Amino acid sequence: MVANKVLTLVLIREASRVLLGMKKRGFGEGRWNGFGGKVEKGETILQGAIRELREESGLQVTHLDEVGRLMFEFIGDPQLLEVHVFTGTKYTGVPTETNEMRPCWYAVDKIPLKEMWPDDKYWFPMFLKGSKFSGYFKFEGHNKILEYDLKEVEKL
Ligand SMILES: CNc1cc(N2CCOCC2)nc(N)n1
Repeated sequence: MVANKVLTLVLIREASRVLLGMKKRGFGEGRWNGFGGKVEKGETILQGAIRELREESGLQVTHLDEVGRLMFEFIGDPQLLEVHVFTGTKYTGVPTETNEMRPCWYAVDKIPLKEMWPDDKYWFPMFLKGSKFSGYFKFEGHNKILEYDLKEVEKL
């Protein structure tokens, strides 16, 4: 039995725009996404989220709210991804390109869903509404969703 791989995803939001980053290499390369990645030994998931945001965007936050939990299965890979989605509105610093990510603000009505992971088009509207959500997506490769379930929840 392979343990889940715990990952974070941070979406910084201002009134009518969301900060996304173009992933320049590695998993999800060529897609816009929030900032995040692995949780290291000895840090909480929240601490990992804050760290990855700083490393990948240059932004510092003191507080994030967990708004979603997404599980991903990839056919042929026994390791499930367990992604904890966070949002924050108060930050310091200026979005800065790093070797991982090229940041860009997107108006909430112009989110580049076609250039994002295919699951985003299902849960991003829930995120924008301020709902909490919990979902499971079964992928074949990185582009095809074989099945999914997704629901808004009162509590994560
Ligand atoms: C498989 N679909 C995914 C995966 C994902 N991430 C996995 C790597 O860590 C950051 C978040 N993020 C989104 N929007 N969709």
